[in-house]
Amino acid sequence: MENTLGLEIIEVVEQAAIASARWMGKGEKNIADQVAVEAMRERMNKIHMRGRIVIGEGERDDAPMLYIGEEVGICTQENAEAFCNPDELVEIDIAVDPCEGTNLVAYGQPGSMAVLAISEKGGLFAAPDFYMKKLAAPPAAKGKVDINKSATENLKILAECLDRAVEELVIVVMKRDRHAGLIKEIRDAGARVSLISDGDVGAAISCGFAGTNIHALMGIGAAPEGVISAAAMRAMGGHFQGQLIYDPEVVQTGLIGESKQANIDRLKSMNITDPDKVYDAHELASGETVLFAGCGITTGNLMQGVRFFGGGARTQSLVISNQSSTARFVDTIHMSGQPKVVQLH
Ligand SMILES: O=C(COP(=O)(O)O)[C@@H](O)[C@H](O)[C@H](O)[C@H](O)COP(=O)(O)O
Ligand SMILES: [Mn+2]
Ligand SMILES: [Mn+2]
Repeated sequence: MENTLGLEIIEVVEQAAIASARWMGKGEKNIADQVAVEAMRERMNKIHMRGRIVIGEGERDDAPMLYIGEEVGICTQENAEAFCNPDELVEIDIAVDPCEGTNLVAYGQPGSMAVLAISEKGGLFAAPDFYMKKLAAPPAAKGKVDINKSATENLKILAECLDRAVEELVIVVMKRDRHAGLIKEIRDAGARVSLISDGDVGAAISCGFAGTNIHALMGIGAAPEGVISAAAMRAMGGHFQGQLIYDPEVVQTGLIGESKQANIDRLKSMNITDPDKVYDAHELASGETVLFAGCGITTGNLMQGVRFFGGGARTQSLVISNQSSTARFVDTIHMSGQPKVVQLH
């Protein structure tokens, strides 16, 4: 799969990031999102592949593009056998978040990215538009920390795995009222908390790399973003666990249905009979082949954001593949006009 998609998937996230970055700092989160969606979809539809969106733009808001179930790629056309080779005709599932951190883009804040994950058909958990309690940690702590344990216990385990004191750990938590208790517990245990307003995909994946000074992500964010994070962590061997959160009283923000019972019923209708199940990265991204691709919109821990210059733009992307066991950083200069200068660094 990876061989046939190759460079093109990088271009998909690059194009989404470039489009969105033009709206950086303009206070228009919906436009920053919309242009990323359009650019991602346009580039995807030029690829010789047979893709289906399993996580996309809004499960319930009738999104016109990159909606769940949309077929993308040239080989989804009728009589595709005539112009696509057998590899290209293999059905693949795609999870997208063309603008992960729309607020971050709108307000010129760090850490927004265009992201997607790909696997063979059925290889990605089609997460409902719910919330998810998440625990991400470095490869050294994989299978040792556990979302069922308290934050205090996990911090001790993490400190041992990383051969350092609890005080030397930095834990990312989304700044939300629902996390008041969690933040207090982490601080009381001695670790340091880095609060983020948005963008928990970047925070989760940052745990996978030493040198980011982020050692874990804890707390509740969105479930679709959890699957994309899990795909990246699965592909690179980091720790990721997620548990759906369906009780509006726990979440305290956003819209996740009218009541806890209504949400349980909705999950049942989606064949999720155990709403409290804890999923690990291999269950959220269970495919034999799992590929993650992201491109920085604004600069974050992992990648630089889009930098425009007269006649072009420069991007940095990250592609993580379990097939080739690589985390590949790709630095690209895009020449759209006749640039006077194409800078080396
Ligand atoms: O920050 C986020 C927003 O994503 P997007 O809408 O694509 O810009 C995500 O990283 C979070 O995972 C998540 O969407 C968030 O926690 C849910 O929002 P909230 O109800 O404010 O907690
Ligand atoms: Mn998002
Ligand atoms: Mn988004």
